[in-house]
Amino acid sequence: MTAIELDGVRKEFGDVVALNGVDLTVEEGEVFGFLGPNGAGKSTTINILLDFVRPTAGSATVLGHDVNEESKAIRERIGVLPEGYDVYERLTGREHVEFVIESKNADDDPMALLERVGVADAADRRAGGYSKGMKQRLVLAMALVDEPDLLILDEPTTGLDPNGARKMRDLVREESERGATVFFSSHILGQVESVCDTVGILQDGELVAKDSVEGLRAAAQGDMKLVVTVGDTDGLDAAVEDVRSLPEVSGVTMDTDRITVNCDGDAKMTVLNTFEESGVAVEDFETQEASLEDLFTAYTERQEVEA
Ligand SMILES: Nc1ncnc2c1ncn2[C@@H]1O[C@H](COP(=O)(O)OP(=O)(O)OP(=O)(O)O)[C@@H](O)[C@H]1O
Repeated sequence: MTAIELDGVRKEFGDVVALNGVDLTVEEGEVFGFLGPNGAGKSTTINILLDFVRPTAGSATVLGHDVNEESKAIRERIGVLPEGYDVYERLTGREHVEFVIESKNADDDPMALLERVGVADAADRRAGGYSKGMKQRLVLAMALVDEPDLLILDEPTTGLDPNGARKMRDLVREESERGATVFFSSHILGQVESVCDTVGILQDGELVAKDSVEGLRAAAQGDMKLVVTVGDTDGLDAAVEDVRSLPEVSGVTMDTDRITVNCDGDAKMTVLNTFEESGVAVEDFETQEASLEDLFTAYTERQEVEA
């Protein structure tokens, strides 16, 4: 059974097309990183999975259940850290977790869950007085109740300190080892690549890439970063435009006399020759392996250019 399946999902908000026909499959047991810049449609996708938002067209299932028809059955088996979560000001952290345990008819130890997310010390304080990061940890503890088959986490590391972000990654790993599927969104690649099996990149409501982290790394290695230092900067703008228009080049950034060119692994000479032919002398150059961050930028910029 697939954990998540989106089939031609489209969502319009008035004139805004938030999702433009997204097809996506997440297998059971996978840790799936759902990446995209602000406004790409990540939260809209998650809200559709949770039946907070209905798609304009297309369909979606979670754990084999239709999201519109069987949302109750889905809720019983998933744990969620939504985008705009709220806590009950007057209830303590422990009471929040106890409430979920009761409503799910589960037998978890509330303190053990609060311990796991790092807010056990504040278990008996009212959650209204918790800091933002503490509230987030509390909502995560609530999501972990009853060992859900699927965890859906919307930007789980936003608002956490480095220690909290590391704890979050450990938790994702632990939940995955127990057999849960984890689907989480982020706009920070570095936080995703260390824990994910598969990464999907969403851009302007479209899934522009889906691959294993190894697959994306391999693709990133095919992509190279060439840092060129030029002698004098006369005519540099025109030369940079010539380089930018090469089909092998996916992006160019300039920092006075140093130009960084993202290009195919075998396009080094073409790029250097283009500078020379445009009348700009190359003084020095070095190549760097592209990181996943570069690859993400290349994917999303490519989309912008094509649009
Ligand atoms: N309720 C709504 N009404 C109108 N437009 C909306 C609504 N929800 C989302 N949108 C629009 O849909 C697009 C996708 O938004 P969404 O929140 O899904 O992006 P996101 O990838 O989660 O972004 P972020 O990383 O900033 O949270 C944006 O253009 C947003 O303005």
